[in-house]
Amino acid sequence: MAANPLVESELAARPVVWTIAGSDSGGGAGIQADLLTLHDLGCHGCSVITAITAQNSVAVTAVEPVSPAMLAAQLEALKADLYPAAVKIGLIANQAQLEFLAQWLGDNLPGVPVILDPVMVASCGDELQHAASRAQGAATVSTLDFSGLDFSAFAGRATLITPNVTEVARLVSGIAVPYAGESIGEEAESDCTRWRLAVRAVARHFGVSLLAKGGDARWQTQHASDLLLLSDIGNISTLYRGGEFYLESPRVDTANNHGSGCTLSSAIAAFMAKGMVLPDAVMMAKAYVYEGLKASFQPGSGPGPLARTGTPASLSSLPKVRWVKEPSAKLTKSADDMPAGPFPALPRDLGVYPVVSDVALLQTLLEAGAKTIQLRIKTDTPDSPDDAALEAAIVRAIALGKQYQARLFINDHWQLAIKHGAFGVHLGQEDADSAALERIVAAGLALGLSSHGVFEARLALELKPSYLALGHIFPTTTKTMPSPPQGLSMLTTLSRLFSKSLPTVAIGGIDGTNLTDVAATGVDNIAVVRAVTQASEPAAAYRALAAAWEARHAR
Ligand SMILES: Cc1ncc(COP(=O)(O)OP(=O)(O)O)c(N)n1
Ligand SMILES: Cc1nc(C(=O)O)sc1CCOP(=O)(O)O
Ligand SMILES: [Mg+2]
Repeated sequence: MAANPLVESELAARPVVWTIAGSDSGGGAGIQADLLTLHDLGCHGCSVITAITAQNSVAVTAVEPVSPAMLAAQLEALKADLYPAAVKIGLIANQAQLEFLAQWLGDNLPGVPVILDPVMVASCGDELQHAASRAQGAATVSTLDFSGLDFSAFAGRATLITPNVTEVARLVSGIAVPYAGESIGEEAESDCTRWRLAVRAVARHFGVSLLAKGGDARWQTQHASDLLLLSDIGNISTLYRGGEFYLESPRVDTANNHGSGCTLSSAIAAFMAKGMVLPDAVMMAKAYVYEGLKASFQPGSGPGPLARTGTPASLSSLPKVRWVKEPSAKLTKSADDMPAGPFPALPRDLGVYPVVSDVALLQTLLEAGAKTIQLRIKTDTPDSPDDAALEAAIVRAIALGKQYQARLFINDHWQLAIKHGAFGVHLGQEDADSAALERIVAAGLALGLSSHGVFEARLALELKPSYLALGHIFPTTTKTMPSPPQGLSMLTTLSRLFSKSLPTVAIGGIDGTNLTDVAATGVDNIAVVRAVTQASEPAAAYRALAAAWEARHAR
């Protein structure tokens, strides 16, 4: 397929991301790992160095914090010319640096996402602390005490905090968290339940989202399972705000994991700078680390670094998402026991898919040749039909669908769709959460599910739907959306990840002017509302869209 200039220019844009971290002379972690990651993921990385470490792959031999003046000078220089789309914070050398950074970022970069990796223990061991204590007495390192840092100044200021198991234990030490009459503190490292309670306490204390990395946990053997606690963030469905999720990847059996924590947090910052919402950025960053670990290498005699393998494009790299709906400490609800499909499989090519609220228009479009079509009658507006009129419309639409041998999907009203034998049902994730999916499966109806980004798409996949809608691609006036438009570059990423598993349908702002660009992303199908409903001649508009979509592979 010919290169698409619009997609290419979106991909070519390199947002600025700052890494505020320590220098690792061995090149595996810290600033060096961050800059490699940022470049690999299409960002322009800028660095604010907090400390210089002398290290190789087996040991850290010296650590020297930069002066307060030098730290401030780096920040001011960047602010004047290279304002960031996101910031990652790694190693902070002392409490004075920490307080200054929290204040400076709050004052100078309001609204910029800040990913805080509260580095106290490096992923290859606690060499940083050993180096600090070995060097006690030397003026340059005598004040270093990473384990004693109090990160409270970042409460309410960071966007996401990413502690590992040991860091959770240290962060919670200062917060009184009772567990069976004892304080959890360092006990947070002992088992999954204590860890999870500690993670919740830390998230509450900081009042921000938290990704607790479980890869080092002694109770995890088969998987690397992280716990994501989303605070009440905007930009995502209200269904998931304040939610708790396990993100589970297969364990990669390698000792070459030096810098995996740095890589994860800088990748999250990179994906957010590229416009992803927080849970999507976390999913993609975890996939990135998984792929990097699989291709890791060993340039020295100690643990080597991760490879940089670009934006993940394989579904098998994405973590599985388990939504923890049970508020108790025990995980009782998992993706494995969700009532779900498989729902009937559909051909990859569904044709241009009109979504309409009027049965007469539905008939017009069926006559014009639509082979997949949706009746979407909302019942929350002042001009909504009463129950009898709604049911009559659904009955008539189903009869027309059968008459024209089309795949007719009923939006929202799954009970009526079952009652009258529709071909399928289309549900949003909020609807799917409350619908009796097992009844839809038992009735043999197809299911289309909405998604808005990687996180929602991966959750939707667990229900094994017949197709996956990817929305909204461009701004739309048809409905109010909680999340931002995804754009063509994100649609390319989503299509690469999901189109091999089930038919994908792009929706939102699609019409004749952007159809070619949408086709170039590789998505399987398009759904349209206004492009037909607001056309002066809907049948002609449908035929023109269908012809252009048919011709897409010929370009
Ligand atoms: C093909 C297709 N994709 C997405 C939607 C949106 O469905 P939903 O999230 O249930 O929102 P409403 O349409 O009910 O507002 C759709 N209807 N069709
Ligand atoms: C109904 C709907 N669902 C969306 C989603 O993203 O889930 S976007 C959308 C409206 C699409 O309308 P138009 O083609 O007029 O922009
Ligand atoms: Mg709906």
